[in-house]
Amino acid sequence: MSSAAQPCTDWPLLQAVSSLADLRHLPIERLPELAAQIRAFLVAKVTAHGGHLGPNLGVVELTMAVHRVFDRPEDTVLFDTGHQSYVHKVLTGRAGGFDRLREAGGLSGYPSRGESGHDVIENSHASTALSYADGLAKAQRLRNRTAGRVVAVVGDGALTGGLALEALNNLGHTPQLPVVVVLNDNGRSYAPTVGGLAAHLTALRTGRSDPAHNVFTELGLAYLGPVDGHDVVALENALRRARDLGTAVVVHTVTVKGKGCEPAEQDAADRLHAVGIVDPVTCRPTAPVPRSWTSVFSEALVEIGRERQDVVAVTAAMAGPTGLAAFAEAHPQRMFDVGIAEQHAVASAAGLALAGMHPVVAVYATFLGRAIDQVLMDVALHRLPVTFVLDRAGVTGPDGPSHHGMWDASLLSVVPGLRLAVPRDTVTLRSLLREAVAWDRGPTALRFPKASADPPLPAVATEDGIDVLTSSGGPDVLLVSFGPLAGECVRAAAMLERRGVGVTVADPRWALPVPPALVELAGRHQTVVTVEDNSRTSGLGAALAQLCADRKVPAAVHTLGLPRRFLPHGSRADLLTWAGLDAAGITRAVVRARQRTFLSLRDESLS
Ligand SMILES: Cc1ncc(C[n+]2csc(CCOP(=O)(O)OP(=O)(O)O)c2C)c(N)n1
Ligand SMILES: CC(=O)[C@@H](O)[C@H](O)COP(=O)(O)O
Ligand SMILES: [Mg+2]
Repeated sequence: MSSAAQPCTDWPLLQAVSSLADLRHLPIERLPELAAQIRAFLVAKVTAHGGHLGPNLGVVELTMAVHRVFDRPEDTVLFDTGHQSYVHKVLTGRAGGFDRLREAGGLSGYPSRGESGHDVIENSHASTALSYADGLAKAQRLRNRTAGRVVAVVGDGALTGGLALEALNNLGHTPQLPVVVVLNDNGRSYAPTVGGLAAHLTALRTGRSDPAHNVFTELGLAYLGPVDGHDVVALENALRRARDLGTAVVVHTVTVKGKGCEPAEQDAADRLHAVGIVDPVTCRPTAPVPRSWTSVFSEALVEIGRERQDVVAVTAAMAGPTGLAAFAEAHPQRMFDVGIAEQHAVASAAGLALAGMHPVVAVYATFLGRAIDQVLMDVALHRLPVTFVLDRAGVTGPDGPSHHGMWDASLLSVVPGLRLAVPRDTVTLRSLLREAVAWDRGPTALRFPKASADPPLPAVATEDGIDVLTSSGGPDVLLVSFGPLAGECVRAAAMLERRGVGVTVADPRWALPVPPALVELAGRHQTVVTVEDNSRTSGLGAALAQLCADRKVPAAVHTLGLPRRFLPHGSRADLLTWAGLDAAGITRAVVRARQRTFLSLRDESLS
């Protein structure tokens, strides 16, 4: 599709193919026509709703071929990460759902078991599919279902994750395990994939290396390829051969990320990996993009890097999305991209810190979960000065359950010696980042959301490091805000003031471990309500309540936060409202909490 062309809104063949049976009955000569219509459809829908564009445009032929050669229920098809499963959704009868792609109650942007029996796994953290495939194939054998094949579609980026390498090591070692690894090699994660394995794939792809002897064959798997991943005939032939082998085999396919959409193919940064709502022809945003927290962090770290030669940055293949690309540009020697390898990123940061550097590891909050053992044992146990910057913390929105960053504070709350900062706005983000990299007695973490940067919220006073954002001066209600929910807390305080309820809003800035001054402040109020976009039962509120109980501080602490369950996709604002974390919800919670405080005080006085 040329950038000058009008977007195509007509896809008759795609509409005629509404099931995998239809796809299989289609003569192979018609597949290029279907592929073109699927691409036009994807461009129209993804640009209108936001989502993963480049990855899906690259796997159109590959997904058609996989579904023509392998058949459910006998065979099982898995998509690693799952961000490239849109074509699979179209071909399994879900094209109609794309009008509500990633909207609350609409089609998920990832495989979803609730949506279709054709979606077997829905974990969109990368590098897991080969392990699932290994287990599924072993179980099939134990149940004497020997005819079925397990097919795992995995990207070259996902293959850099340790988990994928552990699985390959195991797959190659298990005789006659019918697992077909379809390696979708487009040479990129977001940016070009880094590392020795990526270089090896390039050598195989370009014929610089002998395909008969490669890392996969050395590990004991069979290898077919490289195959042009846009040639349906070649693909189907290779997949049939792989199917008939009946052993673990890698089919190395070579694809173009963003294929068929010029702005995506030309996009140097990430081939339009994921877009918001953009123009369907130019793929440029249709409205001004508000300033993000990420961009403020990005600028602040470049400045710090100028002042401090010991500050280094580490990314797990996400320099662009985490804002580290600017640091890489300004201080290339001090920037390390380790691939999609969060565990290695954290342990490598520990090594950097042991040798006198101050590493800043920038990851999405949800992906830090991968490396909690390294945070605990390699960083915290050694009291190493590493700063973790957790982007996309709290409710992320349309990416859904796997991407909400709602456990980071809970997980980090158990790490001895780790301090967690929760900036409420971008001014405090800058100052807390400086404090974090100045701290040399152990690890620090800083979390912020995927959201636009709201205007700064100045403190009216600061008491022992706690910022007071508004205060009635009375002992009635203390609202403890956590990061960017401070604005909603201040609005709730204003609503409550109008009802005659006196409220103080306190922002601890460094939320965990709970500062003693916050416990002391809580003790001066009858009702304390904590407000956090982290799991309600195990974050700041739970820790404060526990401390108050331990120290016999007579405050009644009520915790408001996200329920301990997997939250669906939807807009961040709607999900926060649903969870009662907007001003109206906080106001209601305070009213209820005061009633409970009143009743318990009355019961105490009667007993
Ligand atoms: C554990 C983990 N870390 C980071 C990510 C973010 N992420 C999503 S897709 C992607 C790149 C994937 O590259 P590849 O597997 O080659 O797929 P492609 O997009 O090129 O098709 C990354 C880093 C993730 N999903 N999971
Ligand atoms: C699949 C994945 O993990 C990422 O591509 C993620 O979906 C991107 O999210 P953002 O759009 O918030 O960067
Ligand atoms: Mg790739």
